Amino acid sequence: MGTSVADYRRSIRALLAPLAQREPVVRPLERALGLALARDLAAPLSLPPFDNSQMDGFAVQSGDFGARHEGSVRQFAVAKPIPAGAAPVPLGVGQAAPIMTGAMLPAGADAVVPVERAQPPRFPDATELSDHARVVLPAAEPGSYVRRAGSDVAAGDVVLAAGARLGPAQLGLAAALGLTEVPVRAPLRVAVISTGAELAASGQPLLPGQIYDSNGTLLVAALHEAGIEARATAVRSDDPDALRAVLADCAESADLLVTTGGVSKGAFEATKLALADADVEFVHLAMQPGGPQGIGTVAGVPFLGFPGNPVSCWVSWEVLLRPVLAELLGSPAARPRLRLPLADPLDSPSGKLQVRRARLGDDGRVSLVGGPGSHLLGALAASDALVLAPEDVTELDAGADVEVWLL
Ligand SMILES: Nc1nc2c(c(=O)[nH]1)N[C@H]1C(S)=C(S)[C@@H](COP(=O)(O)OP(=O)(O)OC[C@H]3O[C@@H](n4cnc5c(N)ncnc54)[C@H](O)[C@@H]3O)O[C@H]1N2
Ligand code: MOO
Repeated sequence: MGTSVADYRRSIRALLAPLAQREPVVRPLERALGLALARDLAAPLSLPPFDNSQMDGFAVQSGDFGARHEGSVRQFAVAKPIPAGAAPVPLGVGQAAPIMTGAMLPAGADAVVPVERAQPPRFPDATELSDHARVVLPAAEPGSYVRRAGSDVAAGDVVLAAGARLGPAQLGLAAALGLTEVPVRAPLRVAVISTGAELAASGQPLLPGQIYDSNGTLLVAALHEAGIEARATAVRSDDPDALRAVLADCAESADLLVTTGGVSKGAFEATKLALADADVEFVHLAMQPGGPQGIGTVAGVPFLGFPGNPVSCWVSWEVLLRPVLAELLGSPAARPRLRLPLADPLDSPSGKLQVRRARLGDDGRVSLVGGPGSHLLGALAASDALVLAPEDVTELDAGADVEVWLL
């Protein structure tokens, strides 16, 4: 029935294992999105760095209220306002300082009363301030509406472990800690090479029998989204010499070569012909789509030959390559996997892992989008999940639980 998906992933892992040994590089935060942190990151400072107000209000010393009881209030002399970004002067006894959200709490204050609870419920203007303004405030508990220094992150704590994927939240945290660059595992550089005599020149009208190249755009976008550097090249012929020349050229600057097309049983399989004497094996996987595959090295560079059908090459990335990179390099992240009930019945070929395109419904069920055909790019574009029916499953009823990967 062909090579199992689990065995093939092991082969890809062995092929790509040396890539995990590359030296880390230092990247500015704005160029680190999607990459994996090379070392544990310890916080050089605490967050928040200082006690600050959670509300626009009045900073007070809660002890100034004396014994607190339900509904107790007290009048305060209004001190100099404290905007965010200012270093405040200490608060005197019986004073309340207008304080803005995020502003540093003055020494002597331990609580904030939101301005809308004050009487009057507004900040005094400049004239009132210079005229010894007063305000009546309800009693506050110590610490109320105060964000304590270090209550989010304590200086010295490891906030991100080596291998963590740097998404928006992780990069935002690094910026909050004052970092401008981070050590990351060197991003992969992948050359994506579409092959086939049917590929029309880009931007030109289709001639009879031609199609536009979707695979280059599809795979390069998928790789970019995953934090991988990728470039598309097209060999618009079935000429093995032309493909060999492009592969040799790409091998000089890529960590991984990925072709699409030319790996099945046709009379003009350029990829198979071009690599007949190379260290590349062509196999058939027990997976649909994504059955025919090539794996090996070209000019010493790891090579994967994905099938030409658009959904087949994209599924090869999602189900074969992406999980291996997630495990080996920490980036990209593996897709979240869960089990959900099917909205529709499903047929699956015996002995093959079937990968169907699907959408999550508001009712928590998953609906198949389009059929199993590997040319159905419109259905792929309308999907937000994959349904995986294992090798031993041939039919499932609506309502049956299936493995779902969220895209
Ligand atoms: N006799 C057999 N025929 C086929 C078998 C088989 O086992 N026996 N396997 C089928 C399966 S499954 C797949 S998948 C395809 C894989 O074929 P190739 O990898 O050799 O790809 P091509 O024949 O070059 O193309 C297949 C299909 O995809 C279209 N294509 C190719 N490149 C692009 C591109 N860059 N952008 C958009 N579309 C592309 C191409 O026009 C074909 O329609 O083989 C089956 N056949
Ligand atoms: O296995 Mo092929 O990849 O279905 O269309």
